[in-house]
Amino acid sequence: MNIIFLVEHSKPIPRFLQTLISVRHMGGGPRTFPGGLNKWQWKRLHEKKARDKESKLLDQEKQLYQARIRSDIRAKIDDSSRQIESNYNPITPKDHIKALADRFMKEGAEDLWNEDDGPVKVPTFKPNDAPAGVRNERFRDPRNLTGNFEVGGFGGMSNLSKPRFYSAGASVRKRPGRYKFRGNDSSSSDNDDGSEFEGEGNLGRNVKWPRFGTNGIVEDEEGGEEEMRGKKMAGSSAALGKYDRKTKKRIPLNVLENEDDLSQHVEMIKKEFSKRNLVELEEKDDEEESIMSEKRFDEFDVSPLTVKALTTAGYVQMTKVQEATITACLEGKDAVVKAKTGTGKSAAFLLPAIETVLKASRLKSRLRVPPVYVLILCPTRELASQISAEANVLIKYHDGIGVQTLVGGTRFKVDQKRLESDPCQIIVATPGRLLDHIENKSGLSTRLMGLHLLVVDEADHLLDLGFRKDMEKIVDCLPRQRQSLLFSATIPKEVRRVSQLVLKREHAYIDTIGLGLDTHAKVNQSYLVVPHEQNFQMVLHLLKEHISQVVDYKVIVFCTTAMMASLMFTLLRELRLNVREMHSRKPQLYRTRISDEFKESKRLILITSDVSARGMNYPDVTLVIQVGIPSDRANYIHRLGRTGREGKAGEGILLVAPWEEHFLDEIKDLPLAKISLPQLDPDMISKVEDSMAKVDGSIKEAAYHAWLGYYNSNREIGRDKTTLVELASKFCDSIGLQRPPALFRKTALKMGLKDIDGIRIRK
Ligand SMILES: Nc1ncnc2c1ncn2[C@@H]1O[C@H](COP(=O)(O)OP(=O)(O)OP(=O)(O)O)[C@@H](O)[C@H]1O
Repeated sequence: MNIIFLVEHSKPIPRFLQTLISVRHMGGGPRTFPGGLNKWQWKRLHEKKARDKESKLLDQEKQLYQARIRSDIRAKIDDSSRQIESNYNPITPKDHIKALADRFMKEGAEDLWNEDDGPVKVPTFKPNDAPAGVRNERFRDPRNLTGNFEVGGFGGMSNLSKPRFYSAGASVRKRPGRYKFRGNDSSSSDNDDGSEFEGEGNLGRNVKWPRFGTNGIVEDEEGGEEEMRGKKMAGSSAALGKYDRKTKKRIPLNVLENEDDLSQHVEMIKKEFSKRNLVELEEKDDEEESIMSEKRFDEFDVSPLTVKALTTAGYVQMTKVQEATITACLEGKDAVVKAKTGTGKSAAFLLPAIETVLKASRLKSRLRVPPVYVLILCPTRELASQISAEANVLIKYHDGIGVQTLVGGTRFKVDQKRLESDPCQIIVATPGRLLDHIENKSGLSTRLMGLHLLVVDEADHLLDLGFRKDMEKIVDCLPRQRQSLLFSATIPKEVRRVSQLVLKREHAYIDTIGLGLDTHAKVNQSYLVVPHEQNFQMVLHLLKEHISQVVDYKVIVFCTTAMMASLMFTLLRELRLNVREMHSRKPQLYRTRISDEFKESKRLILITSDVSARGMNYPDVTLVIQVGIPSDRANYIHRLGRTGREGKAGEGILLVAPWEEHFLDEIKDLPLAKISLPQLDPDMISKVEDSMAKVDGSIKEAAYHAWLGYYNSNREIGRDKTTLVELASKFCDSIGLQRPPALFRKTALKMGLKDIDGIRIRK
C-alpha cells in the first residue's frame, strides 16, 4: 500500500514523517545509492557485509572455544602439578604413625587391638590422611594381615615425586610372639628395591603390634626385643600414641639418621630445582632480552630490492618488533606498536612504508605529480633527519622512490623548491613545519590527499598536549581512507584513548613488551639523592669516575631545560671536559653538526635537553646521566633508552634533589638501585666553584628563569609557590648568583609568582 504525504514546503517536516519518507524511499524504483551504486549492488554489498560479520563472529567463537580448551588444559596441568608438589613434602614420622594407626582403627580392625592398647576408636578414615606411600589395598585390609602381605616400606618418604611402595613381597609369618623383619635394602632407599619385611606372630586376635627399638630392634609389648634386619622400618607400629605404655619411647637411631638423610636429600633436591629454575629464568631473560628474532626479511612479502638494501646495510635477521608487526602492517591494518627503545622500530615502519609506495605506484603510475603516499611524523628535527637517512638506505635500489624531510629551522622556500623539483612519495616531517606547508597552500595539501599511510613515531609524545592541536589540524587534511601506524616505546593508557584521533576504531595493538620491564635488563639503573648545592660537583665526579673506568666512553647528560643544559655545558667546558652542547636554543645547522659528530665519535660527552631524549640513535652510548627529574616516567624511559641500544649493555644514573624524590614513585617498578652519596674531593669542589665564577652571568640568569619555569609547571613542586621560590633562591646560590634575577611582571603573573616573597619584578 502506498501512503502519500502532502507536505507543506514552508513548514518543517515532522520527525516521524521524515522517518516514514526515508523508509518509503528505500522501497522500490530505480534509485542510486551512496557511492553511485544501484539497488542490486547496494543489496549485494550489504549481503557481503552480513556474511563478513557472520564469519567474523564465527572466528571469534572459534577463538573463544580454543581459549577455553587451553585454559581447561592449563587448569588440569596446574592441578596435577599442585598434587605433585604436595607429594614433595615428606611426611613426618609422627604423622606417618598416626596415619597407620588411623588405618587400623577402621571399622573391622578393632580386633587388632588389645585392651591394653586403649579404647577402640572408630575414626572415619580419610584417604588423604594416609601417608603418601601407603597405597596397598591388601595392606589396608586388616584381614590380609593374617597371611602373607606385601609391604614396600615407607617409600613415599624418600620418593618425593611419585609414591612408590611395597614393591617386594615382604611377608609376615604367622608365629605368635615373634616378629621378624628382613630387609635387604640399602640405607638410602626404602623397600621399593626389594627389602623384605618378615614378621612372625599371631596377627589375629590379641596380637601385640610390634614397636621398633633402636638399631632395628623390634620391641613387643613386654619390652621383648626382636631383631629387625630391615633398615627402613620407621614407624610402622600402630600401637603408639598416648596409649603406648612405654614410658620412654625409643626411636631407632638409624631411622633418625635416615630421616636426616631424607631431609638433606629433600633440601638437595629443592636446591637443585631452584638452581635449575634460576638457570632457566636466566636463559629466558637472555632470550627475552635479545632483540633479534629468528625470522629473515626475505621470509615476508618484502620487495627483493628492499631485502637487497637491507642485506647491504647488514640487516639479515629481523628484530622482534619487526617480526611482530610486519604482517599486520603489510596487510594494511591500523596499529599501535609498543616496543623497547633501540629495538628497530624505525625499520619496522619503513618497510611497510616502502611496500605501500610500491603498491600505490603500480596502481596510479600515470599521475603527473605523484601524491605523497606515506607521511611519517616525528617530534624533533634530528629524529626526522635520522629516519630519512634510514629510509634512504632502504630505498637504495628502488630508483623511483624518493624521501624528503620537512623540519623547522631550515628555509621554507628551499623546502618548497625541493618539493616541486623532486616530488617524492615519502615525507618525514615535524608537525610544525608540515602545518606551515599545509597552511601556506604550497600544493602539498593536494598531494597529501592521495596519502595511503600515516606513521606517527613517538606517538605518545605527538599526541600529548604540546602537539595535540597541530596533530588534529594535520589529520584533518588527510584522507580518511588510509592506514595509520603509531609507534613508541611508551604508550600510556591516556594515549591509547586519544589515539582514536588518528586510528580507525578497529586497530591492532602490538605490544612486544607485555608485562615485562619497559627498560632493558642490560642497562644498570641507579639514582642518587644529591643536595642542591652539590649538583654540579656530583656530575663532574660521576663523569670523571666513568671516564677513568671506560676507555671508549660516550656519555649523554640530560638537563631539565635548554638553558640548564647551556649552563652545565659552559661549566664543564671550563673544567676542560670533552663536551658538546645540543638543545633547542642552538641554530639548526649547529645542532645537525653536533648530532652527526656525536654519532661518529667516541670519548665525548653530550650535554643536552629533551631534544635528544626520543628516537635518537647515537651508537654505543656508555652512560646516560639525568640531572633533575624528567617531566614524566615516559621521558625517563626514553632518555635512558639512548644507551643499551640494539641489545647492548649500558648504564643510567638519575640525580634527584631531596625534594624531587617523589618522582621515584613513578618509576618504582623499574630496577633502580640507590647509590649512597660519594665523598667529594674538596679540591674538586673548589675547582667547580672557581669555574662557575667564570661562567657568564647571562647564562646563569637564563638558567634561573628556566629552572623556575620548569619546576613551577611540575604538579608536585609547583603547587607550593613559597617553597618553590625558596628552592629557586638556593639554586641561585649554588650557581653563584648574588640575588635572584628579576622576572617580567607578565611572566610572574602567568606563573602565579607575582606576590611571592623572594620574587623580584623587573621595573
Ligand atoms: N633487523 C635489524 N638488524 C640489525 N640492526 C637493526 C635491525 N633493525 C634495526 N637495526 C638497528 O637498530 C638500531 C636501533 O633502531 P631504531 O633507531 O629504529 O630503534 P627504535 O626502536 O626506533 O628506538 P627508539 O625507541 O629509541 O626510537 C639502529 O642502529 C638500527 O640500524
